[in-house]
Amino acid sequence: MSKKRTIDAFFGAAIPKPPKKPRDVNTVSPETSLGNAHLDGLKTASNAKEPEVALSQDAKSVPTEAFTKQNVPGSIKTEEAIPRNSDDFSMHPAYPFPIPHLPPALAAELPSWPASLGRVINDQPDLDLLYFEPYVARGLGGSGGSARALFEFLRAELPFYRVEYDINRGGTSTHIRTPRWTTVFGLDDTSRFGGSGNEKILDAKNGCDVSADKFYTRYKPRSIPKCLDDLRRSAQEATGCEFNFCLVNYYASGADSISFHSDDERFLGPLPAIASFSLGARRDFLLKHKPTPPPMGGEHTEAMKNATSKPLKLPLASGDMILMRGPTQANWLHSIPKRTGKNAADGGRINITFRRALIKAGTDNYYNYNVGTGPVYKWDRVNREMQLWKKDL
Ligand SMILES: O=C(O)CCC(=O)C(=O)O
Ligand SMILES: [Fe+2]
Repeated sequence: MSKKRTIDAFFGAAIPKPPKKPRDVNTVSPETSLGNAHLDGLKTASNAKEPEVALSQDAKSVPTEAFTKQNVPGSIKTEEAIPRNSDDFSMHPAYPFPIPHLPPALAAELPSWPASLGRVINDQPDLDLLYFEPYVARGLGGSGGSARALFEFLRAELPFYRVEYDINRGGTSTHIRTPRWTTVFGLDDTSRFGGSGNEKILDAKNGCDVSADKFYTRYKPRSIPKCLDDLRRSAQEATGCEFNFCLVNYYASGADSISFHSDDERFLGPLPAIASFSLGARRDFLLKHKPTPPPMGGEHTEAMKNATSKPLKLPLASGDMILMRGPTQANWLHSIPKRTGKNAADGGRINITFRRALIKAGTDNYYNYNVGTGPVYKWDRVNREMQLWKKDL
């Protein structure tokens, strides 16, 4: 995409295409951790059968706020099309389309988050969690409150991808289809965005242009749009941690999942803190201790394993935030298992994680496994599904 791309080109770009179903995602794939497969080797996968649960049915469409400033042609031609002003969007040459700022009602509420105090969960070996139930207010009377509004907004406005890649296991190549929608924004600590439209990547220390670095050229890093950056800043204040990356997962139904893994890539440093937000349908978040080496010459019995740590199941609800910190990633695995719920209404769930990548290799890794080289998808408010997005030629 041209760096000189004008705002008009941006706003004229988004033309929804006729409905096209994404590929079938129900097949269980030997999916790995979020992108460290190539760096750190395969992580534990779990297809363990879990009891059936119904997914939340609190789906009520929350209308996007009307924009009242000077209007430009709206790019989203759906029944909810709203003319918007260019000032109300984040733009970046590497975005497929502009991303709106938070609707005013959500932006006004943001300073009051977290909506509750965090609860420490550290009663097991090597586990350190801070659990906000909720962080984003859920509202009263089944409306879903701000958490539902934020879910609807992000699902409709972010570009999503269905990433596929190959891994090599003992000389055998396996094709992986990521069983959920993903997207990512951010840049590691060594660099910052610069230039008039954030189109350059500059060395964080000396300001030199490092856009041509090999870790920044396979995929073009994109700045965190204001709507997610507002949440990042809030999470930083609430936790005292720093974050430079924002990863988003969209689980369209109980068929979408993430298998057991830990976010312990070397590029995150030794004790990474990860703030993980849940919006939309309730889903179980499972945690289990990594296998510990058996005593010299012996074997671990089940009793020995259970004596030290117990698996955890946290039914994460809309608006919840869980901070995983300290030794957690080094010692525990986590997952969102598949669920075969009734799912009659909207079983969709968005997960947002804020992380801090220390080196350039982290940037390349995150874009590789969360954006990839495939097409862009955007939520279609009329057909209520992700649709292939193509820019207007
Ligand atoms: O969806 C979730 O709650 C977990 C996501 C996750 O573990 C990850 O993105 O690494
Ligand atoms: Fe994770």
